[in-house]
Amino acid sequence: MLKSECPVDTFYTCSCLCTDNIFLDEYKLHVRFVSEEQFKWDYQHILKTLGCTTVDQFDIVLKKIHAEIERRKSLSVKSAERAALIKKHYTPLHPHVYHLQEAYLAPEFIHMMQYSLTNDATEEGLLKLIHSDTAPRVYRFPVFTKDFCHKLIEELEHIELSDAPKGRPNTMNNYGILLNELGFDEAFITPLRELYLRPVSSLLYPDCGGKCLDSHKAFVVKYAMNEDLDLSYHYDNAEVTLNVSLGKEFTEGNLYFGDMRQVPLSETECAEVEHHVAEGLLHRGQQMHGALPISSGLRWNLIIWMRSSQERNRLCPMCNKRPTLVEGDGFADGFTRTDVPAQRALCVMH
Ligand SMILES: O=C(O)CCC(=O)C(=O)O
Ligand SMILES: [Fe+2]
Repeated sequence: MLKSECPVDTFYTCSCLCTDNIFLDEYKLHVRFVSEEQFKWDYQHILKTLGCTTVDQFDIVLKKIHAEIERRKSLSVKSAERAALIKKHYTPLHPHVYHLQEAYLAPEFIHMMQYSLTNDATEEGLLKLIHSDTAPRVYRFPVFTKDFCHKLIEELEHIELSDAPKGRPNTMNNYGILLNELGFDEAFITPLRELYLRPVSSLLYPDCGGKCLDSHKAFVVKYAMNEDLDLSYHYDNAEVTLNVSLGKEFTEGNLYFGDMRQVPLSETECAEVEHHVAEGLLHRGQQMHGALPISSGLRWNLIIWMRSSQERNRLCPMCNKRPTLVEGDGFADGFTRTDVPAQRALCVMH
């Protein structure tokens, strides 16, 4: 039996959720919207250079932004409604995939975790167990067994075909599904983060909150020929991200990584990184990255955005300011109040 301490804090979002990082898909541009006046001043010119040249096109952009802001304002209410409907009406195909067991994990990954928990563990020692010939500080290693990935995809396809409502993870991805609403958090993602990913991240990313990853947002993304093919260049609302390729069969669709978000694009060199089924790529959330288009098949990935409240309470990565806290549900966006001490509870895995 494995045990670990997990805080049972109340988590918050930052008020910038309703103003910042609004993605305009047609122009592949993230924008900030406070008022129409500010928006015109800040973006009219750049939008023109990207092909938004007529008044009608600009009005369409404004309508989309208003719709996105409304969607964000109602996120937590809608999410709770979906979770309640799923609980009531959805019957899982493989109920066991909702409960993490060590048998689902690749032996190499278990070994990495065990090593990381030893008293004399070092980053160099851990790196001997990992592929690091990828991009700077991007690490690749087996996470699950192939059999588990297969079962998880069967479950995801069963969900897709069912009339269960599906919460989409973000505006960049039209076919992803939020996993907390499906009931994956408590017995799967939280113990995976607490018991396996945190010890490893502590050694690899102590400078980016890796030692105190206390919440997450987990979802799956899906790419298919007549659906989303790729994912634009972006950074995650996370300190450390795990991205596991679940399958099925696909060609191309590699990831590419640039520099940290603060480095200008003109000074960035991107590196393409291969991704194999059942393997994970672990990276700093704020290292810029994207996914190249698949050229055939179907690609499902599990994405875990891990957050460190200690880190983000100082600076919200989405607006680059000290966060203004707004109440949210569950892990919200991983911010906590710094004026109240964290509660601690015991996470147990059998
Ligand atoms: O499709 C992928 O593998 C990348 C997904 C990703 O970067 C994200 O959802 O944040
Ligand atoms: Fe990402």
